[in-house]
Amino acid sequence: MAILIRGGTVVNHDWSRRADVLVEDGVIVAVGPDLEAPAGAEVIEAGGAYVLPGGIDPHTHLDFMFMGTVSADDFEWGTKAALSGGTTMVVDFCIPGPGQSMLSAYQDYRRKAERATSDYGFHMGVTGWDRDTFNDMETVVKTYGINTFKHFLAYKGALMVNDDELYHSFSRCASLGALPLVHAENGDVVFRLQERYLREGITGPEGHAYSRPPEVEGEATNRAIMIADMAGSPLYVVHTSCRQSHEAIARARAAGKRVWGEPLIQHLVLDDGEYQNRDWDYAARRVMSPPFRPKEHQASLWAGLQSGSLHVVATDHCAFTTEQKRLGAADFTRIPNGTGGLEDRMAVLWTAGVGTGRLTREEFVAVTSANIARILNIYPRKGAVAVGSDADLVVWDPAATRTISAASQISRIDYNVFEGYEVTGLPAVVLSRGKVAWIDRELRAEAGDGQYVPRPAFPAVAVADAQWRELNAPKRVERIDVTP
Ligand SMILES: NC(=O)NCCC(=O)O
Ligand SMILES: [Zn+2]
Repeated sequence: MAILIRGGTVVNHDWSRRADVLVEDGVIVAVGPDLEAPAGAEVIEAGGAYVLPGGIDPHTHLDFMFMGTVSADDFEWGTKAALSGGTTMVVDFCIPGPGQSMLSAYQDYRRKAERATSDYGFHMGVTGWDRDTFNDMETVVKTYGINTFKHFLAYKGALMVNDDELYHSFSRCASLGALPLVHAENGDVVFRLQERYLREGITGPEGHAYSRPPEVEGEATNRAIMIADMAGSPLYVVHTSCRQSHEAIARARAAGKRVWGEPLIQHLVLDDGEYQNRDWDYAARRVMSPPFRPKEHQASLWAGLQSGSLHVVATDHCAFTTEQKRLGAADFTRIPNGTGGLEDRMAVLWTAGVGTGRLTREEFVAVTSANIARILNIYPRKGAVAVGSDADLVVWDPAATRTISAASQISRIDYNVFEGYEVTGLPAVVLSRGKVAWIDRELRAEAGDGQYVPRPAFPAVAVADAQWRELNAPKRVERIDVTP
């Protein structure tokens, strides 16, 4: 089946120009001016709109068992929501349950994802350290095609790992050519602050923000960066939400360390005033970790995206219904952590980024697809409008408008944290591996259309580790013998 997208302006992270795009069998076969439509091809008139690589959201939690419940968007509805907003691939977190091996967790997640409508991949969670974990990591990389491992420095007593476990796992990642990811919040300090605010009678959602100040994130980000450096490993910091964390990343990069930072669309446009809302449900629906920050942190995150010290805009889509949020009605530490954003990420970022002049169109492509495709080692199969790339394409209408509302969303939850936000710039047509998934505000994607995307490892960085050891090797000091 061939599709010709005619009369658009192709925008990649590194170039833009007027060009048609011809797709055959799910792959881009030509990009250029005045392309001929082969016999029988479907022609999509772009009408001067932009033609972008499909978005990649590298941070979702679909069908995730967490804090005593399961996130409401499963792989079918989460990826439908994604496609309707121009995101054609998600990378979800395969988190082993208590006592479960990575290998068994992987099988579970492949089953859960069978009804995905868009392409998908996984990061593997490291929730402890032992010989089996060490061995299984190799299978995860070499057999399952997962080149990223996620570590939580938060969620004490559940997913949290300590520095010893972190160092072991980062070292193992380095030797396997995998990239460690870190959720950087100091879980020990968060736990103590939670106790303190509960003792003081603060039980509502505002206590969530009070107990997770930017300092817990800044400290943990800096610690993870230093441990990664000592283990000879690069590092990707998920949901960088504040100036302290961004500065730690920028400092590390200025010192030559390979560290990447991922702000979320929520942190770029929403602030901690949301937790002061008198309506408990309203505030609880916005409980996520890290929490929304005071407004001044947003300027730092935008500056990071503009200057290149932050690299990817994700959502951490982990959607819980209001009823699920009420599990924490008497105690904010029991409110399931997570919000939605998958279907709105691209439009909100375009509006708040390109629409305000903060980002160029090319930078928009960089932070929504190309950068993460390179970080995850799937570029240019994903993240590019180029011959040979998967035909994950978005015809982006920069003039289309919509007011975001839960009433018209695809996500299964009953609210939207961007409710009332007016966006300018929306996907008119979305192709997922050459199939029309979204057109005329109608979803065509079907359960099972999505494919698993394995990702090859990078060359192992054990050499860098060895160099580090050599540079920092303790030197023996010859001393005069003063023993009597
Ligand atoms: N972010 C969040 O609040 N929930 C999902 C789990 C995580 O990423 O921390
Ligand atoms: Zn997450």
